Amino acid sequence: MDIAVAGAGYVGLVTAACLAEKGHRVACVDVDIEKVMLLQRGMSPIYEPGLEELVRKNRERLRFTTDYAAAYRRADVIIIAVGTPEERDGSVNLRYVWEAAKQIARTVEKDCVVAVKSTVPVGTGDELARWIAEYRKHPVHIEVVANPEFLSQGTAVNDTLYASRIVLGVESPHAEKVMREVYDPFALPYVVTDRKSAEMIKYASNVFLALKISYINDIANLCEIVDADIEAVAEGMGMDPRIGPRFLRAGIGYGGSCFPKDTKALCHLASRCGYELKTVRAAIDVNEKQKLKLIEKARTYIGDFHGREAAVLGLTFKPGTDDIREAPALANIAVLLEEGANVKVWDPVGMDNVKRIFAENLTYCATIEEAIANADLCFIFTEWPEIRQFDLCQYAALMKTPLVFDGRNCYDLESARKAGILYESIGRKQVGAAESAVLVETDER
Ligand SMILES: NC(=O)C1=CN([C@@H]2O[C@H](COP(=O)(O)OP(=O)(O)OC[C@H]3O[C@@H](n4cnc5c(N)ncnc54)[C@H](O)[C@@H]3O)[C@@H](O)[C@H]2O)C=CC1
Ligand SMILES: O=C(O)[C@H]1O[C@H](OP(=O)(O)OP(=O)(O)OC[C@H]2O[C@@H](n3ccc(=O)[nH]c3=O)[C@H](O)[C@@H]2O)[C@H](O)[C@@H](O)[C@@H]1O
Repeated sequence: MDIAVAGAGYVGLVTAACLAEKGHRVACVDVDIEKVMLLQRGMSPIYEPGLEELVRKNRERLRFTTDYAAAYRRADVIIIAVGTPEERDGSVNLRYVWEAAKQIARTVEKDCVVAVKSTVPVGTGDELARWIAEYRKHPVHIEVVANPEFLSQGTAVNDTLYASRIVLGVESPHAEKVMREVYDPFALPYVVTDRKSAEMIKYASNVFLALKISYINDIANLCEIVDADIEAVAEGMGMDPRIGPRFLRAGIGYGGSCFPKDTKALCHLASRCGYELKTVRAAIDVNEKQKLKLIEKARTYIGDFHGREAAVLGLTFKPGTDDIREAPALANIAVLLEEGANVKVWDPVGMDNVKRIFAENLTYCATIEEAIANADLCFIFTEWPEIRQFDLCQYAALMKTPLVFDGRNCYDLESARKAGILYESIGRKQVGAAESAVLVETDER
């Protein structure tokens, strides 16, 4: 089939490459000329394992362009995968979706299906369908399908090739037939429903995962108070098949481009309809507080951060991606800088993106050792394998005071104890806590 994909971001680019891999001819369109030029040279503008190789491998069936008219004119299916960022009030900014819809309506010259892969509020597909039918330039039949995406960054290629399900929100058997032609080569299970239900499946899934994380973080905080261990608790809970082990990792909260915005968007949608989603509001509140949990812990050890040498390991919102959107590290770094700390950071792929926000206010280090050398304290915000595998004795050897605040529970407590560091993590016992009181008293700034 001839497929056009609007948007060459995390979703659009991965989708385009995977569709080409499965034998379709794909034109991937973006308004960002720099992205398109990089892709035309076989280079990926984002860090996503396996993506660049897949793009190069399929270059005969996969092209990149800014010429949307040429890409859409004769396409069988056009997939919209543009961004849907959040507004200040939590609602969804659909500007890019509407722009893509206008471009489609102006250019399509034969019957086609428009599949909306961007995450959009329930009802958007219906509105788009009405609008495109009214404003299309040529007298062609354009059907709109809701086709939400469930990939995770860092594993996006695999998640797409081996997705748990393909959700199709269709309003006609014809639209379903066309979409099945797109996805049949993937041999994955389908959920076929109406457009609004498909749009709701996306939000309900993301928000459920966010709830699960906030719940385990809430329990982790209680574990600290009652002297229980969240790792054991999560293991014991996860073995119940009704609960499952995934998304029970306690930490400093969820970040990324989707959970924060999608939780707020669903609450906004509900309140517009006069309904309050209390569970989701609570999950958002827990997450907001959780983000700065380590900062609060650190204060109890060292008072304030003025003049302190702080090391920050891990900047991206999760490992396996260079994406720093809503990364908990950013909120923490902002506090440290505001209170006058000198901050040295390390991340294997996220530093260029962080430079665009904090510029010269941070010291960017090539190695973990360089970041922690002579530091008064160290924060861990992303569980990169390099951090997990880092020799714990090095903290004691290189830092001025080996005070480590781990927001991702990277190390086991026994190893931390043996390495002689003061180690605070999430929902677990402190290691070396007794000595810590001394730190504030022997303050030598
Ligand atoms: N990032 C993720 O892991 C997932 C994202 N989603 C949803 O997918 C959508 C896209 O997200 P991302 O790929 O992360 O966004 P992104 O920001 O990485 O990419 C969006 C791309 O669309 C381009 N664009 C904007 N207007 C355009 C137009 N008129 N024509 C062509 N291209 C245009 C932008 O230049 C940008 O390259 C969002 O609705 C998001 O909520 C869904 C599942 C996973
Ligand atoms: O709509 C989206 O954009 C996507 O959002 C998430 O994917 P993603 O944001 O890439 O990453 P996740 O692995 O879900 O992690 C999100 C955040 O939750 C945190 N997390 C995750 C799992 C966990 O147990 N604990 C935890 O704190 C991660 O550190 C990260 O900050 C969903 O997992 C995808 O299914 C969905 O398609």
